[in-house]
Amino acid sequence: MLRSSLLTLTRIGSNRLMSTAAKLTTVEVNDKTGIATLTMCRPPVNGLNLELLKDLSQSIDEIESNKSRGLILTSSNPTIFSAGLDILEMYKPDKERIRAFWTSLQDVWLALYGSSVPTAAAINGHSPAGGCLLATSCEYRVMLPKFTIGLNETQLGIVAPKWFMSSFLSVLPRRIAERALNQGRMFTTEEALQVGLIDEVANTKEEAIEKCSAFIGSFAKVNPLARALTKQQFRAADLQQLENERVQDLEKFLFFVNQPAVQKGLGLYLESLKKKAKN
Ligand SMILES: CCCC/C=C\CC(=O)SCCNC(=O)CCNC(=O)[C@H](O)C(C)(C)COP(=O)(O)OP(=O)(O)OC[C@H]1O[C@@H](n2cnc3c(N)ncnc32)[C@H](O)[C@@H]1OP(=O)(O)O
Repeated sequence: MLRSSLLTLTRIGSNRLMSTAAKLTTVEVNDKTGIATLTMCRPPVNGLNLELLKDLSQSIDEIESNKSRGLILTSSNPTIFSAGLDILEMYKPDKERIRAFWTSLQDVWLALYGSSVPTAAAINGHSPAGGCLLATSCEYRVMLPKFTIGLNETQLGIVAPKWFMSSFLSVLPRRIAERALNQGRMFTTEEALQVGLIDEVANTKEEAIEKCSAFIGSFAKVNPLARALTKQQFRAADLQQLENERVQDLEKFLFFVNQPAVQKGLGLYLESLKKKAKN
């Protein structure tokens, strides 16, 4: 079953065709395994903007309520899993939109990290910052060779919030997580495997999805309710912390991102990305 509408064309009146809001995610459920593959498809780099975050939230809710056996998160881009938060949402932001943007990011994290179904990420491309947040919110990660993953926030002059750290810490030993975050370190696939940031390497996206399916399949004989409650107990403190501090977290983000020095840094970073893209 494929629920996808990258571009829906609607006929209005007799002959006028208009494109309606495009969906930036697809959900495909494998009829044999019952596992849902959630694919991010926002060109050029799956930058997490408000619309992609809303679609991700909706898709995760859909997968939860359709009683899928598991969720595999991946990307339609052959070289980028997600470039992280869309910096354009944070640079010279619109007052109302940036609130909705950060609130949606919180929603996605709470839904994915707290999901009752088994989750895995097929990381078929680069996965910096917010991309790494999504991947580390899942229970298992399979990555393709020659890409990079990590929380590089300090390299941009910004600070990853506590809940980004919770996801990272649920995967990495504290000492490695702390050093990597302070350095804003991006790990190659091989390095990520060595420190345990990813669980396996696959040579193709198909193979990555198969490995993710095998991980999810490993719970076939485990009572699903017992499994879900056990996972949620492990993650409850992290989830509750953000639930309790959602408003303060939003205000802190807004205060920080609006600092002139942070705006200047984001502007310079965007410029450097654009320069690199031209060369
Ligand atoms: C208090 C705040 C807490 C915030 C917490 C989290 C922060 C984040 O998630 S910030 C985002 C951090 N992300 C990055 O640092 C990644 C930046 N991008 C890259 O390194 C590369 O683009 C990437 C390796 C992902 C892909 O490389 P290429 O395939 O070579 O693509 P290009 O670099 O040519 O990029 C194409 C196009 O996309 C624009 N771009 C890339 N990343 C972003 C982004 N995160 N936000 C907005 N726009 C992005 C890039 O500028 C190019 O644009 P054009 O020049 O207009 O084509």
